[in-house]
Amino acid sequence: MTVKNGTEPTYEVHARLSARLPLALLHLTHKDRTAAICTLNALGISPEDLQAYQDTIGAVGIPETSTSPPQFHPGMSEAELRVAIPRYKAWFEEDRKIPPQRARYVSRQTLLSFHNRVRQARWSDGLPQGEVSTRMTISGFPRHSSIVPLERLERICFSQMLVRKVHLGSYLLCRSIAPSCLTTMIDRVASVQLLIEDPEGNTHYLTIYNFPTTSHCSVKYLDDLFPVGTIFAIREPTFKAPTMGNYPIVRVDSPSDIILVSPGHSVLKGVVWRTDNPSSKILAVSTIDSCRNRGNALFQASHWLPAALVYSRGLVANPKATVLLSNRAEAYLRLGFWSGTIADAKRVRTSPDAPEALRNKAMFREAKAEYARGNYGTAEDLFLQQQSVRPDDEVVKGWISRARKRQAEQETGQYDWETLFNQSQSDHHLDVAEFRGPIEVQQVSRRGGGRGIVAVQDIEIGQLVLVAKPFHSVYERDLHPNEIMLSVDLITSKMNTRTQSALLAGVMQKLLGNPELHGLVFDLYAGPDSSPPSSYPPVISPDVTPVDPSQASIDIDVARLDAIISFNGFSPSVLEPISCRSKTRPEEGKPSGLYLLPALFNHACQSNAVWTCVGDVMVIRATKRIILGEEITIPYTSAHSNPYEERRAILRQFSIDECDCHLCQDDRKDDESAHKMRDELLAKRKSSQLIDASTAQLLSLEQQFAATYSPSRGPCKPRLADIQHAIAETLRKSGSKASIPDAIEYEKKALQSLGFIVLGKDAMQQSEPWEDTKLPIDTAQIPTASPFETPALYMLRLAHDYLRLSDTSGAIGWLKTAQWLVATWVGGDKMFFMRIMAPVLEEWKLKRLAASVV
Ligand SMILES: C[S@@+](CC[C@H](N)C(=O)[O-])C[C@H]1O[C@@H](n2cnc3c(N)ncnc32)[C@H](O)[C@@H]1O
Repeated sequence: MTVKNGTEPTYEVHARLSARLPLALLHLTHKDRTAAICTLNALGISPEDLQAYQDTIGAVGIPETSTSPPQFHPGMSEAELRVAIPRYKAWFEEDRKIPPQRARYVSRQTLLSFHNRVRQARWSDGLPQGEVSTRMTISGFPRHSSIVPLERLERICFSQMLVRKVHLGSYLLCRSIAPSCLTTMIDRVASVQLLIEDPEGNTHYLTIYNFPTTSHCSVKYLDDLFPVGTIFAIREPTFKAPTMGNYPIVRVDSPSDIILVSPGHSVLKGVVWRTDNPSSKILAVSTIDSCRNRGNALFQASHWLPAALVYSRGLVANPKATVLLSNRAEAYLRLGFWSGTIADAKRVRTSPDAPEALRNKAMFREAKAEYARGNYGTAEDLFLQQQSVRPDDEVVKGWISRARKRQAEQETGQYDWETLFNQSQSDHHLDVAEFRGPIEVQQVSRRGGGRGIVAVQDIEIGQLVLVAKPFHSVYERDLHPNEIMLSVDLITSKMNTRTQSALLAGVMQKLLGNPELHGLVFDLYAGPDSSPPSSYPPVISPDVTPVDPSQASIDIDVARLDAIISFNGFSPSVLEPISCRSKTRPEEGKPSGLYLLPALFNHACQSNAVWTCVGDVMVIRATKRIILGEEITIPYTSAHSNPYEERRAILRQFSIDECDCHLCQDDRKDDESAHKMRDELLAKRKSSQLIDASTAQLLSLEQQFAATYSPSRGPCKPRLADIQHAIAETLRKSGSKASIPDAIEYEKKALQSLGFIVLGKDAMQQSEPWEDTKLPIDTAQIPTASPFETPALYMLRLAHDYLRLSDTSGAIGWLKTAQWLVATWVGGDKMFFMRIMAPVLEEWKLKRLAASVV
């Protein structure tokens, strides 16, 4: 056997050779050339033959990457990341310059045995006990997602494909030949790994990212989702060089690029598969009974998407099978595919052929999906129709009552914050309606994206501007405890938390099941490199779109969605009972969420509105009187915890070059050396450790610190507040009553440094006995340099001081001020205040007084 130099090898040749060379190639894969040659000799193939073969195919043994990319690992410091990310970007750019080339040839048997070894050794029963899995992704780099319908693409086979190429205008028809893996040792990625063959019998890896329901799923689940023999059509496939390990992969980033092909699909017309794959034949069975039984078994195992796929397969063959439609509606309900549920359930409910019981079942499913979509009126009507059939059913009554409560919330903006807060402590995902105050999205100048939120009526301080639920949110407790997910975001140059990494896939899943919402997400700002649409929200059709789980009805541009999440994502830290010692939450444990309308608010450090999250519900309130036509802003970051330069760096990640709020204008009055000096003064002590210093040390620090501020700036100096609060605390520690007045003075100074206007003695005396309208601070505006927890603590500390001096009216005044602050910033009544401040009120013995007066 000789393959002549210079002849263009075809995959046919590879296939023929591969039948005789598996062992040799296996040795080669393991870099054991001697063993390979021995095997070849035994087959009568000379080393020269092999060399000629290698030369002509131009791939075996030639590395497909320039160099390995820089690696990232958990717990990398900011400094390490600052070095590694530009290196990765440089590697990425270099790697992109390497021209496309023919794929390294690896035989089917080699790949199969490798794949099976990996799967069996580590993944057959999920993660071994006690083992932590590390998954790694890079986000924020250009990735192709197809927008061309399958019918307009030409079929392509591996023999025509090149590594490092996006095959525009083509689709790859392939089928799986082995059970799948979630991750493999060769490429530690957050993806599904499948071995696939094309009709010519050539085999490669397929790696699927972001496929709905696969994030954190078990391998057993994958077996049900992608059973061996599953046929895929992959639109405009990207064939990628391996960045780790040996084998090139077909990489799919967007789930809308994958079509799961049912028997009878037009793409299978005239296709002859070279190999026999008995599993495909089993999957081709699609009678109503077989699909119902199989689907129900999967449903029982909570494998809802696999169940929906099986019901769908039955529906392709039997489009009028209402039992399959009804069951699929329930599977969709569990998946959060509300549009899919409504479309299917409606068809059953209006089908004259369906038995009455089935029609009623479907109507109940439809009602629940309408409720989940926030259409509470429609849901109530449907629940009422259910009630006419089942008048004594308590479950139906419960749903009617919930639908009515939601409508009341939607219309009035009245919520039971205390109950919601209590519920949120055990489950972040709350059942409430959204509320929209007098606001509108309008064009605003000098803002990236060009849009912002504007008041369409005067809004009073503390007035509710918006109550919004997340489009999707992820909390630590939603994720697998033994999984570390690393995601390096090349847009923000930051390591994303694992909740941020999971958010992208979650948003995609919701879009796939609710396709008509596509514009609401994709019309959000996607950064300076993409042009935004002029208005928001886009007009959304009130009609739902039927959902086919095997083929998305929308195109999901992953790179754009990545950018949208980077520029619009929130970390909706959940409100918890506040304790005396403030805790700083580590980045890693923070939740992540995409909120639609809240994403249209622009930033100001000193803003006229603020946001808080009760559970996953975002509440936005005015912090001053906002007049009609005024833009409403919220802080993206805290000025108290982030000094000017750090704030600038954070804002630059949102491509905000310079914030034009009063606080930033003031900060710009201090020259760079002043900012540096403050950093140096605080370098030795973190804010939380200030309390350990002596009063004398702190007084000297305060003096030096105060001297760094320009005399022309306003009184708001957030970093000074910590020092002044610490002085007050050391004075209190002396235990002597005589030092309390000084402690009070410093605590008030701390409040002033946060931007509050503390009224002078005269005003305070005048206002006795304390009335709501006469609080010891100016209530025209709440400074937003720090979250409300810090000033609320300072205020209650003052109440405690006054109590120690037996000045009850002073104590009541500051108690009421703290309550006013909480009610204005977050909302809620006295009971809500007592609940979230309970640990502080308890420790500082203010509970009884608070109960009697606030
Ligand atoms: C969450 S979006 C806000 C809505 C956005 N303006 C739009 O048109 O969709 C965040 C982006 O708005 C822009 N932005 C927000 N606050 C800004 C500010 N104070 N100055 C300039 N641009 C701002 C930045 O481009 C930022 O990346």
